[in-house]
Amino acid sequence: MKLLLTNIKELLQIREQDTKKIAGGAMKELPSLKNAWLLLEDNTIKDFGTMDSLADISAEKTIDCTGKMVLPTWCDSHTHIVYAGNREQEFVDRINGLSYQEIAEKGGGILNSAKKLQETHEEDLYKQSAQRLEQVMRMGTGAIEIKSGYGLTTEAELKMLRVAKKLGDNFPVTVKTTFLGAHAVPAEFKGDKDGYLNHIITNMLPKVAQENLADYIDIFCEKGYFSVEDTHKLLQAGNSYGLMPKIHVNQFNAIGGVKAGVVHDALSVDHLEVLTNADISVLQNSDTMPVALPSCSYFLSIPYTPGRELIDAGLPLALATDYNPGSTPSGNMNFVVATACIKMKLTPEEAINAATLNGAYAMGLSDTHGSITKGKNASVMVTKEIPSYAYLPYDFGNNNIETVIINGKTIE
Ligand SMILES: N=CN[C@@H](CCC(=O)O)C(=O)O
Ligand SMILES: [Zn+2]
Repeated sequence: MKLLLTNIKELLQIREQDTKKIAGGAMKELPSLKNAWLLLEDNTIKDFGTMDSLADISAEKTIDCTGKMVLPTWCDSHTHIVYAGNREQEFVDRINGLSYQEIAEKGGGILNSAKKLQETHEEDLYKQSAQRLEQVMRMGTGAIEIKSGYGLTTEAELKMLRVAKKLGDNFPVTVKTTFLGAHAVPAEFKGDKDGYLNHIITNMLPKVAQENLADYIDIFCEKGYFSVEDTHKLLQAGNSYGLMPKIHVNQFNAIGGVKAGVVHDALSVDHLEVLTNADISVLQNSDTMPVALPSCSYFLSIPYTPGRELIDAGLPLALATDYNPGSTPSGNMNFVVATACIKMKLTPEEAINAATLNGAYAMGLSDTHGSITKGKNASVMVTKEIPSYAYLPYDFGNNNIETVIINGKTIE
């Protein structure tokens, strides 16, 4: 099936196939074509050009994009969208003065979600998670990473990963899965973190690998959760199963997680709200993508990742939602892009690069996603009539995405 988009006011993020990520000063550029056309054939970007070069193409469907922009769908490289129930009571507790850490210390937080998830049947978990996936697809997310980490028992971790895989099988969106058994120490192992880590390595990890349920491995490297030493141990074990790391580091404290990730060739290091100069130097000598999660900073009122500093240091940056019930109950990449501009001082070009091609890189998808490139997946979105692409982050909180096409399928 051929789908032709014509009279596109501006076709954004046009890249060559060999551009896998964008760093430093190059992030200020967003290559585009004005007054353009784009041809999608089945689930592939077939061709594009300016309207004066449009030959006679017979397409089954044509969309007139007069006044509208077209860009690749968002690549959300960090989410926890498979979860059960919600945690709005903790939200109220925080308004009333408790901190995120205090809530966790009282057995709330991740353990609260783990209890709910363990008690939820797989089909119900699938249904709750599918609703969230449909919601983010409508807002323009065409590729997404989904973590486990609210199971914390072998059975419940496998259940989460099976649900995440099934979402990828049943929806047009491309899904990558990450095993995050080391998200918190469960109640059954209270006071025995080492015992739990060993349990992850000897019991959970082999099963996750055997059932081929995960693409990546993750750990929450943070004071009160898992140490740098734990991180080395787990990532080494993950490596023996071929699982590349994508890890939670520097959310509240800089304890050396960035270096641990880089040493193990992490694909990405995520959060980075608290960052040292040493962390920046380590990243400068690596292929690891730093990932910022501004909606988490917004929701928890914690510092924003110093994205401006990272880019000015010549580094790449990706943006993701962190969609989860505790720290970020939102999967809206449009809000992420706007918040990165407003609070982290990224330019619209930088934010769009970070939320598309660099996001694709941060989940191993830059060969197929994140840019308008012949041969890549037909995952693009059409905006409403807007004056310029800077209007997208400027008009924050409003939906300017009119049509979303994921893998060649229009999302209703
Ligand atoms: N910080 C660790 N994990 C999640 C939040 C977990 C939760 O509060 O449920 C995050 O990335 O923010
Ligand atoms: Zn997270």
